[in-house]
Amino acid sequence: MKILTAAQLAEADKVTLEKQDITSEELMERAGTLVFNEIHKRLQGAPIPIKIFCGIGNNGGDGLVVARHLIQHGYEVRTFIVNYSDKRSEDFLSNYEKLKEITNDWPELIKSKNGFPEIHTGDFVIDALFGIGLNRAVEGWPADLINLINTSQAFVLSIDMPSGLAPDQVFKDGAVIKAGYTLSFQSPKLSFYLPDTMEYVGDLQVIDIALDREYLGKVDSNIFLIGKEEAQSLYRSRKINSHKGDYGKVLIIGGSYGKIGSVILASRAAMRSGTGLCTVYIPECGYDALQISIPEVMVLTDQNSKMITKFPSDFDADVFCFGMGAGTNEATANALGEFLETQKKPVVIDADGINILSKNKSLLKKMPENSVITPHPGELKRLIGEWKDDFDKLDKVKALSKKFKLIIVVKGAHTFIVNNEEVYINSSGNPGMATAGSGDVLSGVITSFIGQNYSSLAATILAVYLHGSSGTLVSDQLGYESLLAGDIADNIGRAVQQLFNRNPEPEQKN
Ligand SMILES: NC(=O)C1=CN([C@@H]2O[C@H](COP(=O)(O)OP(=O)(O)OC[C@H]3O[C@@H](n4cnc5c(N)ncnc54)[C@H](OP(=O)(O)O)[C@@H]3O)[C@@H](O)[C@H]2O)[C@H](O)CC1
Ligand SMILES: [K+]
Repeated sequence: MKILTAAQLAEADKVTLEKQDITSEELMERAGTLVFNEIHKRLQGAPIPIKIFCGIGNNGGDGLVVARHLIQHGYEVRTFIVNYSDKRSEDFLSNYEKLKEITNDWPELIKSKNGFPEIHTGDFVIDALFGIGLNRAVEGWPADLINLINTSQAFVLSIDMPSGLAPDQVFKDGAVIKAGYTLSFQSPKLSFYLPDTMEYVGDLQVIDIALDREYLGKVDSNIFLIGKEEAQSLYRSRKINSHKGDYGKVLIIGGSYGKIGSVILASRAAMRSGTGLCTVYIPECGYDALQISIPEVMVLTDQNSKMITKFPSDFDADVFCFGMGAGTNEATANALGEFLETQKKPVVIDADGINILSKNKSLLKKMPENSVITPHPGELKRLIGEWKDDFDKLDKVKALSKKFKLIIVVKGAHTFIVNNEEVYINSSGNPGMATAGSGDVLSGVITSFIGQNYSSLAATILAVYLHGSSGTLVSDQLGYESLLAGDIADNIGRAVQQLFNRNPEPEQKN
């Protein structure tokens, strides 16, 4: 699914009015009615005190439409106009008049802190203060109101955006509504998925308000949300008439004394993801452990017993993966440098492999095109330095991807896959996956798919999605705490099966 910017949504709005020959007030009525329907479906007429806080722009106008429908359906509603500006939008004003026509309980005007109502734990608060028109931090008494709502422990439903959050930028130190549920129009917004802002969104539902299909189809978005449908479209099933040579020969290089488990996990994940032939290259100390833990994998050993000092020079693999548990010893770093001198096929570099790249930035130039690196936040910081905010981080990652033609997997609650200007945001997974070895498994799955002849980008997107949905399949049974990285590897096959069954998607909630 495309993720649109505020500017693209405003354009979609404009095109829709022209093409569908409707007024903006009619579009607002459509959007507000759909929000009302969702609320009504859940509340079923329950006598819950509802407090709707409306701004003076079109987000506030949506709030007024919802208020009108709720009142007409007999709900107990108090509507507040949060008068943070005199510049009321036209559609806000017409809906203000419409609301006054149907009730004697006219909206109450809030102009300062003195006008704040009491908000109780059992209240149902609808936040229609600001939407995608937010262009600066919310400060002063409107910020105090947001803080009052946030501390009230009332349930908060935000219309389109949690107020105070902007779709494509971040305003430092402004107040932001912490929603329990967000009903967002047409497209999810980028800030819903970024580490610093995702916590404001609560559960997310995107409502199709039928903006112009042609515009939505054609609009040039670089940001995509990856869900079941997208993963399905990337997956290629096996031919009946095939043999192990059709499914890739991979070589995974890594490990050091005490960290052989990382290579066991990566190779197990590669095998569980369909690799035909998997060989590992490890320091000699890991030989027995590897052979015993995973007999399907072939083992080559370095001449050094405790670390990698040389890469096998004459091994012909379809794809190489390096880094997990490898340490950052000079000998290991030199071995990687030497290997990259001659390497032409994409490589997957993880963990200490990335730390070696950070310490020896000249190696980045030697990385073959379409190689994949998979940094967690600490590794990313070592690679690109500090960032001001999540948007700045994304710009820096895009620049790095572009400069060295790399696919960069920015791991997090929502993993981002960056390929030049394009950003793919993963929607699967859960907090139980924040566990040792989870990244080793992911590298194994990515390597496996590249070995099976997926493009590096397709392999990475599919691997990240399946890794997440496998994690959710496991935690659904064991809970978050008990999930082990090895379980993620072992359930990749079930995650593939789930791509094609009709059960609801095992996606992450914000
Ligand atoms: N296409 C769609 O998705 C549709 C969206 N709808 C709804 O419309 C809003 C966007 O409405 P808009 O009127 O553009 O903007 P807001 O309601 O978000 O904001 C109102 C005004 O607030 C001012 N502003 C901005 N930031 C601040 C701030 N920090 N403090 C105080 N005031 C602020 C700003 O005006 P200024 O001139 O003062 O800068 C805004 O204009 C969208 O989110 C949907 O809810 C339609 O109803 C359906 C189609
Ligand atoms: K809002």
